[in-house]
Amino acid sequence: MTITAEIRETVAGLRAEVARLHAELPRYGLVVWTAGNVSARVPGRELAVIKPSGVGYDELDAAAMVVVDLDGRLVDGERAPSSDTAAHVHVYRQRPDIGGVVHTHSPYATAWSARREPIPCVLTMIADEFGGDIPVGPFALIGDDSIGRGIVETLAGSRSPAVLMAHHGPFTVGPDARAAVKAAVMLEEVARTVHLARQLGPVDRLSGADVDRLFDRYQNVYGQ
Ligand SMILES: O=C(CO)[C@@H](O)[C@@H](O)COP(=O)(O)O
Repeated sequence: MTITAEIRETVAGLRAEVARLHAELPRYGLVVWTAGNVSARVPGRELAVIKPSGVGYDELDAAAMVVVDLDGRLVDGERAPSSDTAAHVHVYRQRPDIGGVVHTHSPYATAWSARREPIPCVLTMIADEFGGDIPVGPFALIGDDSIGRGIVETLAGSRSPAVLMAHHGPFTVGPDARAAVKAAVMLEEVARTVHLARQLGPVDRLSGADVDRLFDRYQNVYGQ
């Protein structure tokens, strides 16, 4: 598969958007060094735009982004794609509704991942963005689609756009890459706040009915 003239403009726009979104990860303290990655599905195509592996964030401009097919093969670009490409493209193959995937090692969410404990839905912000507890996915080694399978299987039973992959860190998804980055930012915020709350004492979950009402409002009414 190649980048035809018909989609070259679309791909160029996604390269710029994915590059811009990568800058949000260090800006919000979600990654250090070269950790983390963002990808975007190319709408209507079996393609995705993702960061090159192991490249510093100060080098991640639009031209640095690479294009892969949904088997993870490099289609366009100069460097090897992210080492998490297999996970990203597995999600895209299995979930046509998902247009963006993000992986970070944000400290508080990753600490919950190390403990293999779901983040309980004890805050309205968790109900708003995640629709309930933020789930934990299985431990899976990088290198094949096992991380991707863990993400898809764990999210199948949840409204959450985030999954805490055990002993690894968070992956977030969304209808586009910007939504997935937002989920990663909100995840780290609530992971930290619930950790702080638990230092003060026990925390109680919101009722299911309240979570449903909050989630519906935020997803369908909030904002412009
Ligand atoms: O967590 C992992 C692999 O799962 C890190 O290596 C990852 O955050 C960054 O890898 P890439 O630079 O995207 O290849």
